[in-house]
Amino acid sequence: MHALALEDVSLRVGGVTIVEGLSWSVPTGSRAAVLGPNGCGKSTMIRLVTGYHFPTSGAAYCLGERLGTVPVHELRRSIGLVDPFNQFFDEQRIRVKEMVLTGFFGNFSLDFERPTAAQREATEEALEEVGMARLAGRRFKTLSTGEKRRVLLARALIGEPELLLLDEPTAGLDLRARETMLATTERLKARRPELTIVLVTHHLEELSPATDVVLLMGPAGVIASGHPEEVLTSARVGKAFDCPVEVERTNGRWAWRVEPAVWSGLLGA
Ligand SMILES: Nc1ncnc2c1ncn2[C@@H]1O[C@H](COP(=O)(O)OP(=O)(O)OP(=O)(O)O)[C@@H](O)[C@H]1O
Repeated sequence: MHALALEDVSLRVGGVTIVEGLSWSVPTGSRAAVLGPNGCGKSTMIRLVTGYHFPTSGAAYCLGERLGTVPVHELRRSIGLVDPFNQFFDEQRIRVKEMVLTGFFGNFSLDFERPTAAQREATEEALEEVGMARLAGRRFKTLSTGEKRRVLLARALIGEPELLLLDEPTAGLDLRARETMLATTERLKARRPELTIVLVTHHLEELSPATDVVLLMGPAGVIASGHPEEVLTSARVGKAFDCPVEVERTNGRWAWRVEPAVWSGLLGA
């Protein structure tokens, strides 16, 4: 059983091909990562499996359902999505606890919803879980970037999703805030081993040491997919990012290094 699967998916928008012939699947209960440079189509892939885009050809499956054959808003209740660059969040005047509550409904507002007392209680627990209980009454838009991310993680977790999609959850965070975010995700996975987690990132060092499958994308599409040890070679990662790089692994964590000698080549000198 796969938590998500793409079968030869292509997507064209306004005559432009954004994704071409993409196939990938994530086994249920695994930790997966999508690694690739800016603009390679990572977020588009997330939108394809959450029903915000529909394939021009091929098939996209999420939690065993083929997108396009089931009501997408119902499916989204089983998906926790952390998408910090969704501008809509920052425009909201709502308070932190209300923001988290919207996660029960798979939308961005409570205008048409009637949360139950049990849901409100669960909100407090979710905020506790990510260490944000003290900010429950604050307006969301007044939070720092790191605080916002943890609140968005609480929002994604509130409905006890089967699938957690993290689209660049640590972008713009300092070292401690980033590591706290990664540690929170690890603790969550330890508590709920059945949860499938897909991390989308530009940064190799953010991959969990326990990552089961990785999709490495480059500017022209998929470079490789499979077990991280096989996929994440210096040559392949360098090709994906169009930058010569040394990939290393210590205590399970990945790291990469670019020699200063490479810089002039990047400038086309
Ligand atoms: N609605 C759209 N219309 C036209 N082009 C689009 C649309 N959405 C995305 N694209 C293009 O598709 C490509 C992939 O975009 P996408 O946002 O998926 O990349 P990404 O890998 O998530 O990038 P980043 O890491 O910078 O967020 C980009 O070149 C982008 O300009």
